[in-house]
Amino acid sequence: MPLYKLTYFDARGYAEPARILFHLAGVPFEDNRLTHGDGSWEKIKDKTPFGQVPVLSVDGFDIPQSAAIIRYLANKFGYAGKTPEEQAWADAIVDQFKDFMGAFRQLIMAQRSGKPAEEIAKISSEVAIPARDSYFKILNGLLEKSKSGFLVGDGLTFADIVVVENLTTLEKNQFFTASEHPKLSALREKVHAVPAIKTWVATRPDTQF
Ligand SMILES: N[C@@H](CCC(=O)N[C@@H](CS)C(=O)NCC(=O)O)C(=O)O
Repeated sequence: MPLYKLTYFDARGYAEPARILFHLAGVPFEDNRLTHGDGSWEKIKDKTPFGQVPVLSVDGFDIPQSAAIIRYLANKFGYAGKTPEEQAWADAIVDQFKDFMGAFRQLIMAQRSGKPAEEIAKISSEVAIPARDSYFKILNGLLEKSKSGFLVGDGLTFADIVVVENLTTLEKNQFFTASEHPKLSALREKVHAVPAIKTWVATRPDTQF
């Protein structure tokens, strides 16, 4: 079995779906968590392929970009979709998530850079909330049509994992209220009921992001 090392900050963020795929498949990996502000990131940044994390190292071969990492792992472990069409849909949902995060990150960045409260409120109401609402509308539409309760086909794919983990982070930051979104909440319950995921979710570090 290859030696896997996943490097990211001490957060769920862009790395958590990969961690979940490892736990789901029962495949050991090194969960290498960097601490913000202690210089550990600055020391390795220039050695990473694109100057960002997550990076998955497979026997020393580095793979950047979270979507590429999870697609790679999902293909290896059997969670990428059962047909090329299902795989295309799983990719499409992850791409939709990335579009949403592109808009949502404007809010996170405004908060982190200490912008005035009115400016943050404006980005929230004009950018982040509309992006979240149209993203949720798409997800709800897919779940309405789903016979399995999963987003793609009749089984769990990495798209479900990406969506569900992001819900947890949105919830922790007051952007998702489970009782207002029964279909999305049911998806999260379904994914978190998978035994290997349930155990990891119950014991993983409880971070804000
Ligand atoms: N599109 C990238 C985004 C990765 C990203 O934004 N990484 C941030 C942490 S969440 C990072 O490496 N920040 C440190 C830096 O850019 O110096 C992905 O999905 O992997």
